[in-house]
Amino acid sequence: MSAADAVGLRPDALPEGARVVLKVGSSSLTRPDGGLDLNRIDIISGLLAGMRRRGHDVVLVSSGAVAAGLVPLGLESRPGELRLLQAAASVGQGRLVSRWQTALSAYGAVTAQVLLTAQDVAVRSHYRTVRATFDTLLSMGAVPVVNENDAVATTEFNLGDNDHLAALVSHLVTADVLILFTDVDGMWTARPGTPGARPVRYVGGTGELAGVRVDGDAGALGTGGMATKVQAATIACASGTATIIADADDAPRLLGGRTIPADLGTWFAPTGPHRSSRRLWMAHASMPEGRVLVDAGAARAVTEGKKSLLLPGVVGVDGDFESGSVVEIVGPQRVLARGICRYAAAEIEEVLEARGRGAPAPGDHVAPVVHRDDLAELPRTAGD
Ligand SMILES: Nc1ncnc2c1ncn2[C@@H]1O[C@H](COP(=O)(O)OP(=O)(O)O)[C@@H](O)[C@H]1O
Ligand SMILES: N[C@@H](CCC(=O)OP(=O)(O)O)C(=O)O
Repeated sequence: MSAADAVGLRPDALPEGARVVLKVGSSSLTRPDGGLDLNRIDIISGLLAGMRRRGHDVVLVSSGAVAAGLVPLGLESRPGELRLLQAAASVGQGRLVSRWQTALSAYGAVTAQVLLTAQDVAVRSHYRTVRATFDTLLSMGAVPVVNENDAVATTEFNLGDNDHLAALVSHLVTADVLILFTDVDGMWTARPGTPGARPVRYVGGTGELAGVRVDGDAGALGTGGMATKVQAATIACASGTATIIADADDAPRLLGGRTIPADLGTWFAPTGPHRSSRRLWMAHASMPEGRVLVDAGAARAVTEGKKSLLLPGVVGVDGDFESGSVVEIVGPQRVLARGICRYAAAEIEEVLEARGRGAPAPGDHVAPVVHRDDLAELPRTAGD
């Protein structure tokens, strides 16, 4: 059975009381003349308020800051230069959140603006603080409206794109469902319009993505195209968050009632259980400070055997990190995991050098390089 044919496996409703993160892309929030689409903001606000009344916690990740800043600054199209993007985002973010606030409050919901930087999700102490902020806001009934803090991002954009941000926010709040709204009816077997392309309605695991051609070309205002959405879905699903990619035009049919029609969007089933936030942080949000290269046997021990990584399986090291740093564990074929390395890079290099000379390893090296408790496996991606 192909992914496209497995419609019967789709749940026909959101789980009772599910915590939902909903992301809306720039392409869905902007009118052809460049202004913000107030009608869309109003419709989605009404739906969010309705979901809250039905017992769902909801978090909104809203793109559109850059798009909303173009017209006021007299820019004709999305600029390439970082400083202009930041200027546009600074002007646009205020307008964007003010529109959400007006619309949400008309439906009785309180808006909470949350702007995140890469550090907020990559540095563990920040991560915990942000998680506590979300928990408090949700417990008090507010609707967090999240975006990257583009004005102070040092590259375009530090967190990559808002699809990735939405997957990270799903981790932060332990969401049950992530909904990515865009300008196309879910993931297709190839870019819509390609001869023979058809929508995929259900994906049960990344293996089912093999025949699908997603590309990273976005529209005039978006970033990342379908590729970043599928990556975000893969990350979210691996940690227990089901993901739906759907057309924002279909939002009322998708979220307005208690059931979800089978002919809308693409449903990605979770591929793993909700994982501890420490592991999620290591896997997707931390910034690795180096790489530990391992042979095929160690790769199998870590992935299939669920074992700690031991020194005999290590064949190389990249970067100059201290013990206690987050590193990537790289096998012969792919990046397998991230974890906290109990050795400094220099210590591992010394051991490898001694091994190369046939000499006994200097010092006492019985401790695992990365203990299983400090290791987070990474999901395979479609290309692996
Ligand atoms: N296999 C595919 N299925 C669906 N859309 C695809 C596929 N490959 C590429 N795309 C393109 O991805 C676009 C959505 O990405 P993007 O413009 O970044 O949206 P957003 O601003 O909502 O994040 C679609 O308009 C579509 O043209
Ligand atoms: N933070 C940026 C959005 C970046 C982004 O990923 O945009 P999109 O592809 O439209 O979700 C903004 O608000 O303009």
